[in-house]
Amino acid sequence: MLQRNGVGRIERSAGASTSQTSSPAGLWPSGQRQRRHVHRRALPEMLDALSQVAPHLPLEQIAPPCQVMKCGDIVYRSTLDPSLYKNGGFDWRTATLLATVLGYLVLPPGVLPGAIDYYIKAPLKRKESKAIDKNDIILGKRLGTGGFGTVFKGELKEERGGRTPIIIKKAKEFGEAEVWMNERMSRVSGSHCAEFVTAFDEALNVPLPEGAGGRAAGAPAPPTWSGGVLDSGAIWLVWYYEGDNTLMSLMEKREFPYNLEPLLFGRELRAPRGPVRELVTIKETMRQLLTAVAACHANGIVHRDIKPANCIVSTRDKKLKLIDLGAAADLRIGINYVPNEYLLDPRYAPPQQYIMSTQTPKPPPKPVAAFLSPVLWGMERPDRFDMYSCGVTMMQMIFSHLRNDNNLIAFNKRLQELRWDLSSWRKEEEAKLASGATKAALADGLAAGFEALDADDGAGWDLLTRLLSYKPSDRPSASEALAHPWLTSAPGRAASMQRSLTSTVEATVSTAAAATSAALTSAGRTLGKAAALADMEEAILKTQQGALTEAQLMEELGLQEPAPVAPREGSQTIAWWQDRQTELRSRLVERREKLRQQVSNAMSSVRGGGRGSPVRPAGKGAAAAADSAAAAAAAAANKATDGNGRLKVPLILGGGAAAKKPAGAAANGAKPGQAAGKAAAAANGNGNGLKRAASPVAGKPSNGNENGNGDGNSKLFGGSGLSLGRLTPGNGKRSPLSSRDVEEEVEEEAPVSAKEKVFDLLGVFRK
Ligand SMILES: Nc1ncnc2c1ncn2[C@@H]1O[C@H](COP(=O)(O)OP(=O)(O)OP(=O)(O)O)[C@@H](O)[C@H]1O
Repeated sequence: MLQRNGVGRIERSAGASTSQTSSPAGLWPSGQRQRRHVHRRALPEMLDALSQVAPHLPLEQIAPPCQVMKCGDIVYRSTLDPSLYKNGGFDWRTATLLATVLGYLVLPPGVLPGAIDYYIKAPLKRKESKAIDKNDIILGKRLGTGGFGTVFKGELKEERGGRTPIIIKKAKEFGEAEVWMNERMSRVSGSHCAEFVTAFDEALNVPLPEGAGGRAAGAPAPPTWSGGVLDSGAIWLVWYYEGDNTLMSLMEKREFPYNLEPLLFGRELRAPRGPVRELVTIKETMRQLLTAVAACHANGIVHRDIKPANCIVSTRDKKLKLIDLGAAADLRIGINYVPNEYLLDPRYAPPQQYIMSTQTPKPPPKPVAAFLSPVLWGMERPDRFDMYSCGVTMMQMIFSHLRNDNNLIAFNKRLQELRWDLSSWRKEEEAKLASGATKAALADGLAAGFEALDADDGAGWDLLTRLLSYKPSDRPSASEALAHPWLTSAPGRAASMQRSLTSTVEATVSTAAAATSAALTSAGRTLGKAAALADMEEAILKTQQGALTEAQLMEELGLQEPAPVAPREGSQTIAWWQDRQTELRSRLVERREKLRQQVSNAMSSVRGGGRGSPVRPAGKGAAAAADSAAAAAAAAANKATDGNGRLKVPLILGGGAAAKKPAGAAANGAKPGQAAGKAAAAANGNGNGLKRAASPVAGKPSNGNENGNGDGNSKLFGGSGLSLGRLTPGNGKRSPLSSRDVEEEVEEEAPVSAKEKVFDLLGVFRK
């Protein structure tokens, strides 16, 4: 059973032990952390259940009796009633029965599509996905730290030398569930969520082969990479970078919704600026949001954290996509349905704060529960949780003052006092407007919002009140909302509108100040006046900068304690995750082995036909490796002078492009000593991409050479780029960093592509 504990925090009651092992499936509450073997056992159990049900199915309707039982030989059969052995095809009763069963199985959350997805699509897709670990990633700037992890921008090292911008989340909590949801949604056509690359455990470490950024055999092991509390035991989730803008960051700007136009439509709209044009963009945004939400629901996933900050406006696909599926619940098999403890965002969560009744009975065995899940979905309508959040998002797009966190909190509080009766709220606000009690800037925004909602015969208001209904069953589903007249009507019908929906800074700041102080008071904080004011100013400032995370906000307003840290042990034993990790590791080892072969071949060809060992055993750290790189480069220069006069550059060095460059220049006057010096500088393997002075003397490591992977040739091949430690001058060791240090250091990073590095070396030979 669930109980709410404080604002937005849900806990399992003491009676429901977290150690229960019979984790239920389907729509019933399941101990998310006790899903051991759930998938491994699902198939046999389902087969068992089907074999029990099969004898009772009216199969005689489907095939003539003589096709399902022995009726003797052909001569004997000819004496029987023809209807017993003649194949008469399907009769209408059979067709109706089959259609009903089939229809039932595809009802949300979709038992049949779920089984197809799980048993067929998922394994196929996983084989296609990239097998990578942290050695393939260069961490960049930290974007933020949420309650459950830290998000970084970064780059994925491609085998052919390129780098792809990515986003990395190091999830401390609920990482496995987020991986599950992202993988599920990546198998749904239409790209409704940020494109997921893969995920792996922090502990997974299959080093790159020597010569491709890996550590030389015998070289000292690099210090254990550690970002301190930031990443201990984390799961790394990787997505392709979709752009800089979330709906929230765009809404916080004055030009909203005009700033959305180029991102959604590829250009600015040509219509004159004004409410009609604004509404066109807002409706399109709402349409795209609802489409993405509908796609999740059609696949049995309830997002549970829909809000503008979790809508990324993709510059890759020019559309709005959902991110942050860490709180989502997969109701086909109950994944992440009832975490022991969870934080919801109270600004966007519906009044009930949970997706289904806590009275939901204990489930029958898994296959039966899965089979019955459409019934429960129909009764409980868990998807309507997200619909309320869509309603709040719509409110923020329409009413500019609600784009401010503090105003939104104040609005929610008032709505709660009015028993979630949006019409009463409107009456109240309109009365204040009429009496002139509302400040001018705020009054403008409110009046513009009501006008926009009243256009189209009040279609906007109708949709909004439905979405924000108290009872889940009164809220429309995502597909019903998409068919609502407000979203299907032509924009011309709203032509009579006069007021703009864009925000004014004055409105935001003045109302934010009022709302913040109200929230502080109501939260019962006993701060001194000055401290409260400072808090308030900081909150407003952060809000204006778009930097206020929900965890900070909650703490700021004293609405709840810092995010609780649930134990990870249980989640780490999820059989699915373990199986996935094992498979990933073996694919990764395979990939690295291939790469090692490639490097080996490339090096032999660079050395001029495989003299001796293709990869020089370095063993002496950066200097030796640098020497090796220099020798290889010198050999490359020699090689460049022969035959067709083209420099053969291995693919992993970006060979495709580099090879096109005439090698004549590279060939003249190459001095191995010079090359070695330059290569040593290039091979300053600090691994974190920081620019540090390196000793120009080959064979003499500079201060920073032991850092990172300790591989002198890492610069040549791209390096591991994964070091976030701080280099202590002189001893080459790293000391743990604070999160701020991490940010500062990674921001300095100036990644150099493999191609550039090759050209660097060529430059040496030109001299
Ligand atoms: N695929 C992506 N492309 C570009 N930016 C992204 C992507 N995924 C996430 N981001 C950025 O990273 C930020 C944090 O991502 P996300 O919301 O998933 O993390 P979080 O830890 O749950 O943060 P919070 O607790 O603040 O919600 C987003 O607000 C967005 O700016």
